[in-house]
Amino acid sequence: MGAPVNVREFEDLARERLDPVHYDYFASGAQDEVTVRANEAAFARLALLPRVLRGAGTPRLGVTVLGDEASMPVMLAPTAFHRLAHPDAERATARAAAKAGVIMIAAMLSTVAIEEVAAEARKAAPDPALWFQLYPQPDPAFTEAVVRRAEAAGCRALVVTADSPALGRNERGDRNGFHDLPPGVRCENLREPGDPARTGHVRQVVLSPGISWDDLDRLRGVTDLPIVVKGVLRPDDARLAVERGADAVIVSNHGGRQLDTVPASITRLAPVAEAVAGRVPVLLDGGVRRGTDVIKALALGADAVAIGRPALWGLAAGGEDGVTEVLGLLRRELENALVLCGCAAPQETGPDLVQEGAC
Ligand SMILES: Cc1cc2nc3c(=O)[nH]c(=O)nc-3n(C[C@H](O)[C@H](O)[C@H](O)COP(=O)(O)O)c2cc1C
Ligand SMILES: O=C(O)C(=O)c1ccccc1
Repeated sequence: MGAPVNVREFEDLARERLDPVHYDYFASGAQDEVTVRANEAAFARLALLPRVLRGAGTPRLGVTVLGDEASMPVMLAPTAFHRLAHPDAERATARAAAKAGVIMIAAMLSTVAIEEVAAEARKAAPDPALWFQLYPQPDPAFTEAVVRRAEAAGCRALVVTADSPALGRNERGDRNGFHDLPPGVRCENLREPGDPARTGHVRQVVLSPGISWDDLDRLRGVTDLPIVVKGVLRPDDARLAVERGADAVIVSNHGGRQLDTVPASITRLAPVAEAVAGRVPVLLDGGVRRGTDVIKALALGADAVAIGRPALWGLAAGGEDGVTEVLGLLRRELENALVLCGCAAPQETGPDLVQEGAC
């Protein structure tokens, strides 16, 4: 195959390159994967209604989210275990994101320590925008220690994953017997040199059924960083998040990996954006594969979107260059979609651009 011309072709390349067990880990979702498929399918069901003869010129793509300037409204969602995709792991992802001027949300379950991820990003750009995703742990001292590391590394927001009071039931993982990382691959942010209990083994992370709004309050007491709540699908929860001091929310179903048969994330965006009513930024992830998907999310109220699997396909196919190419494809597609819709910038999109069905 020649060079991929779109994100889906990067998935084909990644499938060829990856150990099938690791490909399944990245691609899979919970149980019947109804929500995984729904995320992409729901974008295809939305039709675009372009405006004509607007003379908008070449679109600008830049946005500012929580004070971070980004070259386009596409960020990298947090995904675990990049070492399974490529030996350069999160180092490569961080360099590509920084070079492209996009915000990267580094996962707590990274296979490269957050300090090193930040150092790599700084090699590629002077002031890279790096956020840190957190699973609050039952041991508050451990949670605080991880937050301090993220702060010291220069992360500029904390993304609290709220949709994971337990791990979703992943049947491909069960079938493949994929329960541990390969020898030598660790969750470097879980390691505490000198503490034999903190070796960085993946089982040391607790997805706690006790996680609650109180954890958000506790975090607020621990850090001055902006706090982003990831995994909101309901207007009532979005309102609670804002009332509890969240600085942004991410409409997300974890790429269909947690509770199966929840709705496609794009179908929950407008209700959540309405409840938030402009008080904080609203972000979305799940099934974004095309520039047209990005513009649909912007039109329905997102300030930016995030991609999970597409960056992993790029990483698996070509390391840093692969991630760079995936981001470049989405940038060119978004610019093309904006100009064809008669929009000069992401901020010019609105719900009038989108029609349900008939597509
Ligand atoms: C392989 C993989 C690992 C993930 N790991 C995490 C994680 O550690 N923390 C988290 O909050 N979300 C995690 N996610 C969810 C992503 O942040 C994001 O919500 C999802 O991938 C978006 O959907 P997309 O893959 O269709 O773009 C993971 C997703 C994938 C595919
Ligand atoms: O795979 C995931 O989506 C994820 O978030 C996770 C959570 C805990 C352990 C491993 C992966």
